[in-house]
Amino acid sequence: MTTRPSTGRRGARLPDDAPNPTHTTTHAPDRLEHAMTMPTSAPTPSSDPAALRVALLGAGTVGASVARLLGERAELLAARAGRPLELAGVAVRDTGRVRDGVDPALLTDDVEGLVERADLVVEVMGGLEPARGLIERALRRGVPVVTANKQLIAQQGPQLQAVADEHGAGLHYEAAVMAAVPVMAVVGESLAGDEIASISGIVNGSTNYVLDLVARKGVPFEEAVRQAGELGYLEADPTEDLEGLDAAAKIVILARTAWDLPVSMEDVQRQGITGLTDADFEQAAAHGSVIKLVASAWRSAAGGGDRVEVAVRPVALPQDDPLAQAREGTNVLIVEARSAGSLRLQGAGAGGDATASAVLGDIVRAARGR
Ligand SMILES: NC(=O)C1=CN([C@@H]2O[C@H](COP(=O)(O)OP(=O)(O)OC[C@H]3O[C@@H](n4cnc5c(N)ncnc54)[C@H](O)[C@@H]3O)[C@@H](O)[C@H]2O)C=CC1
Ligand SMILES: N[C@@H](CC=O)C(=O)O
Repeated sequence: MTTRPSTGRRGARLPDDAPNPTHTTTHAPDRLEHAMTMPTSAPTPSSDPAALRVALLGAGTVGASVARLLGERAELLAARAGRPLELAGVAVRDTGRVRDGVDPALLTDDVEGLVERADLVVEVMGGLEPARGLIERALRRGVPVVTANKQLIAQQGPQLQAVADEHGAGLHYEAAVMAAVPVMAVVGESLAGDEIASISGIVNGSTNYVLDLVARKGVPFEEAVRQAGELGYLEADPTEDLEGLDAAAKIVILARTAWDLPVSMEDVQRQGITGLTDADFEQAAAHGSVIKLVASAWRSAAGGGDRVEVAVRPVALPQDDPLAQAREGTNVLIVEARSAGSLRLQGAGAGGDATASAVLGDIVRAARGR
């Protein structure tokens, strides 16, 4: 049986800052270089004094959707937030590129200056730095932050939360876990009075897309990865998806929220999908099973202590399992709680507009809290 090619052959293992051909195909408008010279620092637009000035850090798959929807839904958002929301600026690396739905006059590469003049910061640039430093800077000013950055929250969330608490600023990250599916609100707020026993599910859209297309349509693995990139599902570094690091970050955040116990990325027993072979897919099909990348967290008294076990691994599931039926970029989470019983949350786990939905919800939540 053929072993799947290494991650490198898929072009998936890239250094942090390397341009990623798979990923960049998601941003066709980004690639339209314009001859005109853009200002490197955007002028402050004429301001409604009552408006909440929103700084948007990043205008990629998620940022471009957020910018567009902030404009399209301005009236609705103002009514729900209690005051108008004004996009004060959009920080990007290259101000000379035009992005669909983003007013070019708002583009700036002076990201620190933008954070300084904002009433609310939305971080959708990804990566650990400078995102962490910028978020901390805003929080220290008492400015609320909305972020979709699951790696940052998984690795630095408790430290950032401490800064947020110290300065009375909200730190919101519903979009970081399962995009449009409001799992953080359910686990952190709606089930706050219950005892959660376990959490498990499909929390990564791109790997589910790949596994689904390979199994159900016979699409070659590499081609399915390429398509996931085109749909805006992949991280800037796709190894985060394919090696299970993205799912690991999400299950760490969920576990911490559910049990308020220290859980870190190092605690995750992790296996991605790059080691799967054609034989694995054939064998699963022969047994009427479907391979899914499953993330799980459960409370354990092993060793006499009270701890949380976390794992991400490919699992062959029977066809009628609720997780086995998740198609394409769909995510599914099953939460078992003592009084609530078994809850199933399902929906779009990746993509620009789906993630922007959660970001906008957090913006309204943050604005109401100001
Ligand atoms: N794409 C998706 O479906 C989802 C993404 N997320 C998260 O949202 C964040 C953004 O993801 P995407 O929009 O897909 O990424 P992307 O790579 O498409 O966009 C990133 C944007 O940030 C800008 N940027 C990056 N570093 C910068 C810097 N140092 N200074 C100024 N601008 C900078 C880039 O120019 C680009 O506009 C990531 O943390 C990702 O994990 C969360 C849920 C779903
Ligand atoms: N790369 C992520 C995007 C959303 O979090 C995924 O595939 O789920």
